[in-house]
Amino acid sequence: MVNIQNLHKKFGSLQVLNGLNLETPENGIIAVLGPNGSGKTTLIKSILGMVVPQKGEIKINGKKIIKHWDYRKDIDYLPQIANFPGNLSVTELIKMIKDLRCKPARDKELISLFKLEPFLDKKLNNLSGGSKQKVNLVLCFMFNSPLIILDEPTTGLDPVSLIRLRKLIQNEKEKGKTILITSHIMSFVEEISDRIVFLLEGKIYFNGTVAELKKATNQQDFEHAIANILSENHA
Ligand SMILES: Nc1ncnc2c1ncn2[C@@H]1O[C@H](COP(=O)(O)OP(=O)(O)OP(=O)(O)O)[C@@H](O)[C@H]1O
Repeated sequence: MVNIQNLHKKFGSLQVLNGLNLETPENGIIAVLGPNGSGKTTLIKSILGMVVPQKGEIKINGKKIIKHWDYRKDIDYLPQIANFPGNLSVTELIKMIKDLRCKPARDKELISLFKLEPFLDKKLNNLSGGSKQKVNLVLCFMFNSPLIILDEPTTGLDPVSLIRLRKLIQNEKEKGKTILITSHIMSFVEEISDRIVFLLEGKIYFNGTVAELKKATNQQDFEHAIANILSENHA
């Protein structure tokens, strides 16, 4: 699905991605992990064409993305920080995004899943952080695209909403989709991921299953396996 070769990205003198290679499977949930500032969002934004790398190639379904921006209509994206006009109501925002994308949308089903009905007429400025995140999840999941990219989807969610999100992501996987996800909640990542991709020093340091990661680090639990990579590498 996504094939990345020799990706380099610098911001000024800061080398964030330094010859990164990654190939994702056709179907499944891939967690992109790494310490703060390791380049997870930069990688995601490079796939989306929002960050332009200095070197390297990204292909989606075998096609180079550069200068062929229409590939983006087949990606659903949840940004880490979504900045929508705060004076819009939830209903107005959903309608605006539907008008822009011009695709069939299943907003009602998702509003019901995240129990957002009481908030539909409220302005975004007046919503709690968790409710805003649920609105962002509705916007992201309503278009049924084959590739879903979720940058910190768990932010601000209570435990019940986390369970709903997990089921939603798993249902999308069952439909044959590829889901790339970043999250700092390790229990969530462990439960949901088919593969773990760990970024360190601008490259993929580890790419494998949770079980393989535990074995490679000689740790029985996932959080300790991740901590082991970080302490071994002084990250
Ligand atoms: N537009 C930009 N201009 C300058 N520096 C940037 C820009 N975007 C990101 N960076 C820097 O690149 C590095 C990687 O940032 P990035 O957001 O990709 O990390 P991350 O792994 O997603 O971090 P976190 O876990 O904290 O979300 C950071 O040092 C960040 O400050």
